[in-house]
Amino acid sequence: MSAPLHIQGLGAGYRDRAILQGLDLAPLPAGQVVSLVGPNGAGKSTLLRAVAGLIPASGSARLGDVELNALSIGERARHVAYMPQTLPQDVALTVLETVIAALEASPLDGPPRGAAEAAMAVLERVGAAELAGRRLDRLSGGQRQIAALAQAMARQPRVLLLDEPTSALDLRHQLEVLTLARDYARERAAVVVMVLHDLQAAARASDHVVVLAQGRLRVEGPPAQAITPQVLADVWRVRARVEPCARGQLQVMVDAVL
Ligand SMILES: Nc1ncnc2c1ncn2[C@@H]1O[C@H](COP(=O)(O)OP(=O)(O)OP(=O)(O)O)[C@@H](O)[C@H]1O
Repeated sequence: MSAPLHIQGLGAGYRDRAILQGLDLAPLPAGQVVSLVGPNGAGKSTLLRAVAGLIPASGSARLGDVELNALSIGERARHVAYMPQTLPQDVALTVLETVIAALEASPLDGPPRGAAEAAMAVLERVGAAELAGRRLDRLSGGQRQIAALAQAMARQPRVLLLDEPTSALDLRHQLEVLTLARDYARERAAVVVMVLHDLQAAARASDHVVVLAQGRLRVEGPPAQAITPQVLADVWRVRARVEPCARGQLQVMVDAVL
């Protein structure tokens, strides 16, 4: 079953501090990868946390006909998985155990039979089978990030939210994770939304780009429409060139800070 994610009039923040107010996005279609970009503090993680139900939100986040804001945490977890920017450092479980725990926490059909095999299959999928027996608190930052991705993907959510999933990864692993995100969206007819700072990676990896600044939508659309010299100047305050290169991808070259 594939359904677009609709974000309409979404508000979210912390205590008495509103960060997002009445955010409206174009429907985010199933099977697509959406990159969420913008300066530090723009509200990108806040948006992911609000869609995941980790912080209170007003307005609407709707998956097809299902209003996510009306669901209990458990029901919401059937549909949405969130990979945070950093995993806690003090978890003394093995990577395999944490992925099994993620599978069992997913209330799809209760704890799946053969959870260990299923968890191992996810680790293989993300290219981290060799980490299975390693303790999470003894991994490098990049290995921990891949383990976090495995935990999120294990739940097979229809909405996969990835907060800077490549920030600790080497070049090859960055490309692999971006490809995985795309394959996951296509194969599962899921909506994958990921926060990225690398605009060239965002252009390469996504179907749709959402630019946020100061809690507001600045522009959204296909990469070539959302990532332009004008947007880079207005939102990031840099002078840049954006040129098409091989296979329809964009090259972003920053010449100066404005
Ligand atoms: N737990 C919190 N309590 C209070 N304010 C917060 C909290 N988390 C974030 N904020 C504030 O909310 C605003 C948006 O933060 P958010 O983390 O959503 O930005 P971001 O776009 O993801 O930034 P970055 O690119 O730096 O990760 C910032 O001003 C930040 O200081």
